Amino acid sequence: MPQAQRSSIFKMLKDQAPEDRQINIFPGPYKPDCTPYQKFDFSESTYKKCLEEQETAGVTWLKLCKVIVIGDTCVGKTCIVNRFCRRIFDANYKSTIGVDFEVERFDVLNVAYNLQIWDTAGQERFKSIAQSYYRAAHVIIVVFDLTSLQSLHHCQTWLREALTASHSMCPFIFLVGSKRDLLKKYAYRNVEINAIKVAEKLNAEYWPVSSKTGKNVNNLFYRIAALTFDNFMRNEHELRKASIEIGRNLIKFNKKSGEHRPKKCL
Ligand SMILES: Nc1nc2c(ncn2[C@@H]2O[C@H](COP(=O)(O)OP(=O)(O)OP(=O)(O)O)[C@@H](O)[C@H]2O)c(=O)[nH]1
Ligand SMILES: [Mg+2]
Repeated sequence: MPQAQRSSIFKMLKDQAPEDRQINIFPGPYKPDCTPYQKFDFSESTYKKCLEEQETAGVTWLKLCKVIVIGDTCVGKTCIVNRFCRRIFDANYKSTIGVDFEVERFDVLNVAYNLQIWDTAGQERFKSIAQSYYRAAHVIIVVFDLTSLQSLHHCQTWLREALTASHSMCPFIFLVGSKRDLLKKYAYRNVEINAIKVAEKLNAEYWPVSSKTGKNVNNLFYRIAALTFDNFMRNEHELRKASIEIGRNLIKFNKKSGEHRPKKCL
């Protein structure tokens, strides 16, 4: 097994996530009016489910959320992933060939949770390889370069192709403007107006980031982790409630028909 994969699995199995990967307060969006996800706290059922898991301390399923990072070549996708997962920034461009992935372990409300982050190649010649890894993504991050309006205009096509190739049901969508450090305040403000319009059109949450300075990179991934975790736990809780209800109805039905125990198979 390659070294990168081995260390990823080891990270998932570790007892506790590092301090800067523990989330106990729901992280907000970049701006409240730049998101379709009007969520500012964990759901009641998520809190309940987390307490349940801690009390039973039993074996639970591995909670893994698949995140894909897409966008034009050279917009800074690899740098965003490297800044978050390895805390590094490399000014020398090396194009991604096909795809790479990292796994980041979190503890959300003291429950282990993992983001599997797929960094894909933006170059046209690698597109079909990269698309074969889009399947079942829970989150799609579309990256553009804040200094290139053209890369912003390409985001809609990237997203459309990703939605088709991933076959995902309602993934969370993020529009991320990279290289924030290269723009002065005034120039940035004009770009932001356009970016927010595109984000609205894509039904995406917008974030400006800089991998060079680290601005907003951690906050973006904390937000992704919290939103998806809440979704998973809420669904788990609802499923459990539904299966208990089905069990109760089955017992009632068996009692009515005088069959309290399941019949042995003949
Ligand atoms: N100043 C600045 N430069 C950045 C930033 N992020 C990326 N870059 C530079 O932009 C170039 C491209 O970055 P990558 O992350 O390799 O781009 P990519 O989107 O992964 O490109 P492909 O792998 O070809 O799809 C590199 O030279 C980076 O150093 C940033 O936040 N600030
Ligand atoms: Mg890359």
